Amino acid sequence: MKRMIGLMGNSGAGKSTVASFLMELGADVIDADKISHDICEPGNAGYDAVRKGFGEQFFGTDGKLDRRKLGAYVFANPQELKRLEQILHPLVLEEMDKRVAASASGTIVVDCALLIDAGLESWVDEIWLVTAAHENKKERIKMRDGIDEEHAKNRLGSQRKQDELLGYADVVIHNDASLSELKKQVGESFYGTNNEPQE
Ligand SMILES: CC(C)(COP(=O)(O)OP(=O)(O)OC[C@H]1O[C@@H](n2cnc3c(N)ncnc32)[C@H](O)[C@@H]1O)[C@@H](O)C(=O)NCCC(=O)NCCS
Ligand SMILES: Nc1ncnc2c1ncn2[C@@H]1O[C@H](COP(=O)(O)OP(=O)(O)OP(=O)(O)O)[C@@H](O)[C@H]1O
Repeated sequence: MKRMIGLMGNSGAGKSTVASFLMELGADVIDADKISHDICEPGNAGYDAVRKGFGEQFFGTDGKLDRRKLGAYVFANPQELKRLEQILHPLVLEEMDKRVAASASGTIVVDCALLIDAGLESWVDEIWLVTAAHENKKERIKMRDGIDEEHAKNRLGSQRKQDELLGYADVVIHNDASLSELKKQVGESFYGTNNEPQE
């Protein structure tokens, strides 16, 4: 039987970093962001749908989707974010389904900030929440993605609050310290010596 772990948490909390540690422990990782990026590459279904739905102004001279520009726009406009999600989520979920079916690994990790909103709760056996202080999340995504303060705040503001996510979590990973501390927690949770349901 496969072990399905859903990784959730706000942007910048450290999900992908946790996923990379789980990969070292033998898990297969399905990254919702990566899938969403792939389906928006020219020639793929998301690309055409986003171009039609949002227009030329979000595409560069190279023909590619300018994700940073679209992100700044939709995270500042909740109705537009909903409209983008309605276009992309069904395509992302379809691709995730295929990847789960194709995986030969005993452990599959689904890395998805919007695990609850996307209805993936019932897909997974365990929900792991990665938490961090708001300021750390904000500074990490500004640095990683080259976005400004407003974009980072709007992105975080469009997600469910960490406190609310705690109510769904089977395992909580705290990520306000070093990467080696994070790795230690991941190993403990993976091998079942640190299952901590609530903060
Ligand atoms: C808005 C877009 C164009 C911004 O692209 P960009 O490359 O700047 O960011 P990236 O895709 O790497 O996402 C970074 C982080 O933003 C957050 N985020 C992404 N989409 C959403 C969303 N719909 N709601 C809230 N937060 C989101 C997540 O924490 C994600 O890890 C892109 O995120 C997108 O197309 N989002 C809609 C699809 C979606 O919901 N993807 C999330 C996984 S299903
Ligand atoms: N404990 C830590 N110390 C220093 N840097 C960290 C730590 N944890 C994560 N980071 C860095 O912070 C950034 C965000 O981490 P990561 O990409 O894992 O977050 P995420 O939860 O997957 O975010 P998103 O939902 O936006 O994709 C990355 O550049 C990562 O290397």
